[in-house]
Amino acid sequence: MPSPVLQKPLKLSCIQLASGADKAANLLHAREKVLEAAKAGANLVVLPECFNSPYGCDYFPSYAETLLPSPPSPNQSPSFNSLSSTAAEAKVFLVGGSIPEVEVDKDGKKKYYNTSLTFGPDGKLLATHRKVHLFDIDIPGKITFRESDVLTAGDKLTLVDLPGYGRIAVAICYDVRFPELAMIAARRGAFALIYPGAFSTTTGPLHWRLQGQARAMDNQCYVALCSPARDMKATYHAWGHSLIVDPMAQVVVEAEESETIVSWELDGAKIDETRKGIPIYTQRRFDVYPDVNKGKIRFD
Ligand SMILES: O=C(O)CCC(=O)C(=O)O
Repeated sequence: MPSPVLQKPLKLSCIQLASGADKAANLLHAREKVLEAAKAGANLVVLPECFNSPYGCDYFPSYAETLLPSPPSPNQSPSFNSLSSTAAEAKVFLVGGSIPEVEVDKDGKKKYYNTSLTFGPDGKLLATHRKVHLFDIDIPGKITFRESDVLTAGDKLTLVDLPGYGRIAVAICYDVRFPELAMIAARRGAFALIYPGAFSTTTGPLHWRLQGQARAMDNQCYVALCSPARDMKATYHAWGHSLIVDPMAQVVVEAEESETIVSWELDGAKIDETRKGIPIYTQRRFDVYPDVNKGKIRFD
């Protein structure tokens, strides 16, 4: 019997892409790696956060592309057009990591976002997620990062229906630290929570795996975290370690820090079996605490 959340098995591949300062080269390289994953049987391919640029507040404005009105012209957004044609060529669902986006209002004022685009195997845009929780942290002597100095936060959760399979949720990096977002998505039927991300070498070793496992354990679904490869010449050193976690919260595949592709076949039966064995889905006590899945929730 098909699972109520994942209708048939799906091969998920996370590309831990090595990218640099040359956007056009990054787009070409991403295309090659997506085609490689597709050739190896992937149905859903994920790229990392800021896969077409170096990661950092100084880079957002100069790399930003205009995505609205959608679809943008190749001139406004080479990344949109490259991701769309790559998804169609590879015939895969493609979560296009994230890219810096610029939106210009009628008075010419600019707003920047950290934005993820998801395409279908026909190259059509299925969803847009603007990072909801901006990465503002200060760990003295280790790392200070303030995306909000440059970026505006998105204001919607993103659920994406993949025809023939089921529903995924897409969010970006720091968004993984907010269990509410993950829980709402899973309670609304997501079989996998997909996070393009770029944890640093400070919080990566402490929290990256743990966050992935925690979101999978709380929600009894698959979780994928897809990082850029580490580049010690870049200003930001990404942790790498792209991974996929199963509904029992086991890390089933994990990369090291260099460029690679990690893949796993997701199976709805594993979700059903986990939820049957540990039935937290039917044991919640909304008479004792509130239901996060109720009330005003904004979706893409
Ligand atoms: O939460 C963290 O420690 C890292 C988050 C991050 O790197 C990001 O949001 O891009």
